[in-house]
Amino acid sequence: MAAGALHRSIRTIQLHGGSNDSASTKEFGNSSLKFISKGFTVDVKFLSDRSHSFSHCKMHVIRAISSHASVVDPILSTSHVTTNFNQNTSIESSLILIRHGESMWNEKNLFTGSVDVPLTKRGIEEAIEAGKRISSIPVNMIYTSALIRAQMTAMLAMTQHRQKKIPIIMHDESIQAKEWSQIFSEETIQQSIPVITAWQLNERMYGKLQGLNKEETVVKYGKEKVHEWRRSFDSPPPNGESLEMCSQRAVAYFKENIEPQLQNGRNIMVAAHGNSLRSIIMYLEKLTSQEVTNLELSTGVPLLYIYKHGEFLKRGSPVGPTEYGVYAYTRNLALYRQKLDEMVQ
Ligand SMILES: O=C(O)[C@@H](CO)OP(=O)(O)O
Repeated sequence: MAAGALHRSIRTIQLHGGSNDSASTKEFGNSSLKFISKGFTVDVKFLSDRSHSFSHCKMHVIRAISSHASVVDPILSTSHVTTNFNQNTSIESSLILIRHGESMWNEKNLFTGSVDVPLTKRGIEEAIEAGKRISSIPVNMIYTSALIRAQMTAMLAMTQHRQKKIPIIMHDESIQAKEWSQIFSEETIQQSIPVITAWQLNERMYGKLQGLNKEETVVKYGKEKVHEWRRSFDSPPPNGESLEMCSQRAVAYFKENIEPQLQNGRNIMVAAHGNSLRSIIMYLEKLTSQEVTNLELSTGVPLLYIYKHGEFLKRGSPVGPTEYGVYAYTRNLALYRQKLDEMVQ
């Protein structure tokens, strides 16, 4: 569609922030579209005029913004696109937490911690089942730990998602890695979901217990001592991390990197580990150090929270027999699922 036609079908665009700090407004429509990337926050409003497809408008606006913004990370800039169909001014975002599926050392009942082991066949099946449970919940960005069992779980789960978007691990370990992994098609970018890997989300480091059999460790040190190492908040295993030490990196990372995305309306999935997620859930649900001792997470079972007005609301039990029974859908989530249903028809 010609750019001129685009302008007729869109009412307002606010470009502010970013390196140039320039603000420019053009005539745009009234369905809302929000871009945030590299310091640019762009509020784009489209006419309800359906003669121009929404995605075409979006693509032209992305191109217009990309040319305007000196450095725009293509996937992140589009993954920030949140369409607020129902014009609801209060932002509501969904947060999915999922512990990795069964790993090969879970199967052998070995302490794993920071050792990087893959999923078992059963763990793969768990990840796929988890994907079915969350298949109608929006995901704009994915965060995983740096360990393969969490990354496999996220990727396998997303094979079941009805968005049909493709998760792509963002490589920024060097300038070359970032340059060599660039994508040069707007359409392909639109069909991608950025996956950010962070060591801060890794499982707690289990020190001298890593590789030991859990039952043998109980025989050697006693049931009480091992339970204290495994589930207490402030007792570290020998040369390892306590849950408190783990939370100092995992929760800090969550607050600094993930919560701002939720505040901007982006829907997030976090695939991580039993203890790194226990520390994050302790923060989300304001658990005491006593309460978190009783918190256990099953492998490969997704949890759903809704982020709204700065609060995290737990939505339903993940052990429900069906997808509908698993999560108490909010109005926005039900609308989102309805749009997916309509797209299929
Ligand atoms: O061994 C580990 O890394 C963890 C999670 O599998 O074990 P635990 O559940 O005992 O904390």
